[in-house]
Amino acid sequence: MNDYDVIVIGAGSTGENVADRARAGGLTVAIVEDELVGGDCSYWACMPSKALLRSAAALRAAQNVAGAAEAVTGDLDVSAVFARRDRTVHDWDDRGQVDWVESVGIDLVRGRAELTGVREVAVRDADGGERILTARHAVAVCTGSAAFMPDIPGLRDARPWTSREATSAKTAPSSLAILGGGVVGVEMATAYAGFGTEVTVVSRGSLLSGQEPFAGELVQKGLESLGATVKTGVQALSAHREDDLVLMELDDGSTVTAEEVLVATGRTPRTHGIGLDRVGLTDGDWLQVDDSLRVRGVDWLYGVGDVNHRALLTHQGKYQARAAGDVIAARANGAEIEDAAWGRHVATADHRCVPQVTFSEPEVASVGLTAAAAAEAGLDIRVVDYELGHVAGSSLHADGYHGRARMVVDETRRVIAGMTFVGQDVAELLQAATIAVVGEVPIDRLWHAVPAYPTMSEIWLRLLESYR
Ligand SMILES: Cc1cc2nc3c(=O)[nH]c(=O)nc-3n(C[C@H](O)[C@H](O)[C@H](O)COP(=O)(O)OP(=O)(O)OC[C@H]3O[C@@H](n4cnc5c(N)ncnc54)[C@H](O)[C@@H]3O)c2cc1C
Ligand SMILES: NC(=O)c1ccc[n+]([C@@H]2O[C@H](COP(=O)([O-])OP(=O)(O)OC[C@H]3O[C@@H](n4cnc5c(N)ncnc54)[C@H](O)[C@@H]3O)[C@@H](O)[C@H]2O)c1
Repeated sequence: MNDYDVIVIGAGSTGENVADRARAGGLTVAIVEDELVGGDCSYWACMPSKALLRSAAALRAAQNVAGAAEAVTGDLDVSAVFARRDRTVHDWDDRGQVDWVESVGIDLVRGRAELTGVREVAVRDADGGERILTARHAVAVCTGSAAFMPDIPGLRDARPWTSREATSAKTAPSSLAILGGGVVGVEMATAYAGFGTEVTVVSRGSLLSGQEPFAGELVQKGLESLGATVKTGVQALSAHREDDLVLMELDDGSTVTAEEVLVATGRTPRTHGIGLDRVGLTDGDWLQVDDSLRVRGVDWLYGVGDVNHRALLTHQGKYQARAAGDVIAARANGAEIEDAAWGRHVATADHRCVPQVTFSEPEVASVGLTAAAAAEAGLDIRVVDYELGHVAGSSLHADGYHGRARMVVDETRRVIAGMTFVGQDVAELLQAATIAVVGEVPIDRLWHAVPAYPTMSEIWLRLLESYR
């Protein structure tokens, strides 16, 4: 069969969910994948990176509690961590995800897809065979993003790691230079410093520059406490490999020398050579979409997940995918379209309600707008900060707990516009904040959401008391 209602290009976490929703809406669906079903998140991003981070975080957590600390006196078993990572990614075998695709009645087509015309896709397989697929209703491009490589003289020839090599390495190098102080940079610095690798982070700005400034400051201290060197406000001028070492020359006159260099300087869309130019778009661009994830100017084409550059996160891509799959089915079936803000067919939360956890040392969990972003958006805000370590639950959670929380209140509407927590194990505090931000829960009603004693969630009470 070559004629479907919907063709999904890319079977990452996003593409799988678009296909699932369109299929649940009664449509026939083909999904095309030229690597592993499950995509980056399962095999080269979220899952392996968190597997590399988790064991050392668990060990540090035990070391932070007297009584437990005395019981854990050994070092991290680094080879066991890599083995656990291998199990987490199923040894890069996608059989389980293929089984799921087949079980829900989606046709998997292996090969590289390219748009060849209106609702037409050519798929070339590894043996050079070609198959032409047509879609009656829609094509969804879910091809994700790849590591961006800055144009620094000598860098490419120095055979740098990208996040792929960092998450799939079989052993830890003795030294690692990391270019970029964003999320990938600080997470991989945390992981490899935990393995005993001599880590140097080179960041042209402060760490985690899109977050509240105190997040980057606390993470810098955390990385230094793990033995990493952090250089901020520094640019790389050139790089080259000499024997088994990479040398990176910096604009402060210094040179960083390491066994490997990881380039963690953001992402570029995987849209080269997928035929965008044949449908009136520009090859290699991020896809510009409306809130129903439909590509602007092409009414049968959708761009979902990283490829649309709205929020490069798995959970946000899957959220978009649920809206996109449902709206594709609704449009095909002539059903009512719910595309007003917060309707089921639009990804409204992408704009000002995106949650994210950075699994660094310490963790950073945030949702919504930072104080700076809210002020820039013209909101009348009030900022409330509180030391997380002063909450009874935190002091029990770990000895000497130190962290910080910030609540950004939209004073006009008296709702929370943004929330940031930085500290050990703050990840699970985030969903309550996301509900408050998305639900636009009035501050006065939040007062009645009483956190249990003695949990870290009492940070909510402290922030609200400070606000009052
Ligand atoms: C190191 C790292 C850690 C991360 N950790 C987290 C995290 O903890 N939490 C989080 O929310 N996000 C995390 N992210 C971001 C997350 O990985 C991405 O947002 C997510 O994977 C994007 O999903 P996607 O489906 O849009 O793209 P992808 O997962 O990249 O899927 C795209 C798929 O399309 C396929 N494809 C591409 N072109 C074609 C073609 N022409 N034909 C056929 N198939 C094609 C690819 O092979 C791929 O399988 C991390 C990213 C990195 C780099
Ligand atoms: N836990 C998570 O949720 C998680 C983990 C990893 C990655 N991600 C996602 O993956 C995406 C990619 O992460 P990332 O860290 O690569 O990107 P990023 O945008 O978070 O950080 C990139 C950093 O590189 C710097 N940079 C860019 N060009 C540079 C240059 N020429 N020289 C020096 N520095 C340069 C930027 O200033 C920035 O600090 C992010 O959007 C992130 O949301 C999420």
